[in-house]
Amino acid sequence: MFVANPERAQNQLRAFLFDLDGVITPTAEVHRRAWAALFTAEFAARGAAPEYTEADYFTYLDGKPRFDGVRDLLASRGITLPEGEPTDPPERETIAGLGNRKNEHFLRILEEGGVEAYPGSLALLEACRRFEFEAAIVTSSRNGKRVLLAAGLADRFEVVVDGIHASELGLPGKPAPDTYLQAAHELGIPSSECAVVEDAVSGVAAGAAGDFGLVIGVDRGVGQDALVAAGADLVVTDLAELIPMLGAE
Ligand SMILES: O=P(O)(O)OC[C@H]1O[C@@H](O)[C@H](O)[C@@H](O)[C@@H]1O
Repeated sequence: MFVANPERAQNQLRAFLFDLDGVITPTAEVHRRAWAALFTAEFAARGAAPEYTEADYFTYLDGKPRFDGVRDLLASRGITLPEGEPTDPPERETIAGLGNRKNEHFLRILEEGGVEAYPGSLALLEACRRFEFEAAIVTSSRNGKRVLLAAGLADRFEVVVDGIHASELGLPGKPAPDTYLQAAHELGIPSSECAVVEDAVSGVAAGAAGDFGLVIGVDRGVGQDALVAAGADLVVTDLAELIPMLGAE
């Protein structure tokens, strides 16, 4: 564990607000592959330069709501498309159409590979139960409930704020703090007693933008420095490293 902010690491906590993809389940990888399939083909068809690379995922897509990611990455290549409607079919050349095309890739890859939660994340969830910490999911993904179900975790969290719930409430997505604040509100716990747990720069920034008790970065490839620069108070590579913070065994 790397502690960037020792004072804040002492804050009293009552709840953990977990991102899902890349924090509880390894599905950030599924999103990453689906985005690569979409944009490698789309940029080639448009002759857009430079071609799509992994760095684009971490800079423009990781952690953000689906259509925000499409818009931000296209803008980086100077491409502007009409927004379209959220229900646009995948073949339509709109922000929503491209996002929904990516979702077809996502669902196919998810179906092929299935989902198993990270063992260290399951161990932390078990410790949360043992030491009576509340646990919520805060994910930009509209597939959040589907992924939880596939991982056998559908009933494991007191509160789930996913991309569908956020859009029903009209909440801006990460890096805005609103979806995390909503989860604290639904748990009935002051945000200052909640820890945000995130693997994406946009998600850590969302945590740092709210008055949360602690912002925990999970380094699944983004890098410790980038997570600390975005506002992480501490960084782990596996959630089991957090168990000693909850109480004595
Ligand atoms: O397209 P979905 O399932 O609504 O997901 C939105 C985003 O959810 C985030 O959790 C992922 O990090 C992003 O890569 C993804 O694009």
